[in-house]
Amino acid sequence: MSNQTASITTGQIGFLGAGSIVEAMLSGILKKGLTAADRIFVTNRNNSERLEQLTDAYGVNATTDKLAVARASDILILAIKPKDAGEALLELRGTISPNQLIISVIAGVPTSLIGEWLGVDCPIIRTMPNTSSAVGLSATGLSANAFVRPEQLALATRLFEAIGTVHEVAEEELDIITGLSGSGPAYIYYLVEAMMGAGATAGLDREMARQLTLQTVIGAAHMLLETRAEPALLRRQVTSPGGTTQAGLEVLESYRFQEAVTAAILRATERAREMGAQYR
Ligand SMILES: NC(=O)C1=CN([C@@H]2O[C@H](COP(=O)(O)OP(=O)(O)OC[C@H]3O[C@@H](n4cnc5c(N)ncnc54)[C@H](OP(=O)(O)O)[C@@H]3O)[C@@H](O)[C@H]2O)C=CC1
Ligand SMILES: O=C(O)[C@@H]1CCC=N1
Repeated sequence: MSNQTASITTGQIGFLGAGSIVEAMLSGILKKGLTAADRIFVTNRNNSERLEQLTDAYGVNATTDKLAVARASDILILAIKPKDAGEALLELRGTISPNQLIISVIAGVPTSLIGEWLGVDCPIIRTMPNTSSAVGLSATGLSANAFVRPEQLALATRLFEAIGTVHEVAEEELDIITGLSGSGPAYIYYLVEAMMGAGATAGLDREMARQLTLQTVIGAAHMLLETRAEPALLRRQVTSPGGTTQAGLEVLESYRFQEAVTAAILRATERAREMGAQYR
């Protein structure tokens, strides 16, 4: 079966910012054939080496002329850090027209503030994907402002559906999604680091510990998806009374594992809200 999706636009897609999330999105978008590489323009603050690297790897166009990219893009994807957003978007003031679609992946920053900085009432879709976009497995939340037309929302939804799943939500919920699934891959990687390390410490070959850990994570994710069973039930099915799993889980409980994960996600959510307020 082909992995390719029909092209979603004949227009130009511009990326303001050329960091980790842009590379993950580029990789996913091009693998799925959502548009041709020569219709994509990438720009950043001043790191021309990085632009060259993206041009070489993906065949996209790259330039440090941000205003030219902003002006010419039918869809402009904002992918700069929240702390840089005010300065960067004020620079674009006067270049954006209401016919362009702005898609933001910036954590915490509300669409109202983006519109204020750009100085125009234009369609803005705020989103929160994650870096698994690179392999077509992002979990993306998105929310549209009042100027977004249904066909623009449909286009953005198709774009993110091609690189994962999409949930349309109320804008306030995007901060929670940022703490949960935007940051989420890092929590899983952290767990994987610990599991691999433990396997190796206990005496396994490191590469084998890696393979066993990854297959365990993939298997558990598929079990959750395919059986649709509650995670607590699946956990109980692994846990023989008085056995190894119970012994392991008791240690996790003594370190308040679930409390730690809950506190991490709530703190990340709070941080998204703080960033929206801090950088205005
Ligand atoms: N990484 C992730 O997992 C995710 C990130 N996000 C969001 O995406 C955004 C980018 O994150 P990430 O890719 O990790 O960040 P990076 O630090 O990797 O990249 C930031 C990019 O922004 C560019 N930049 C900074 N200032 C300007 C400016 N004034 N004009 C143009 N470009 C500028 C930088 O250019 P230069 O190198 O030249 O300074 C760099 O290319 C953030 O808002 C983050 O919240 C959302 C979902 C997931
Ligand atoms: O760490 C961050 O702020 C960004 C937002 C979600 C993932 N990375």
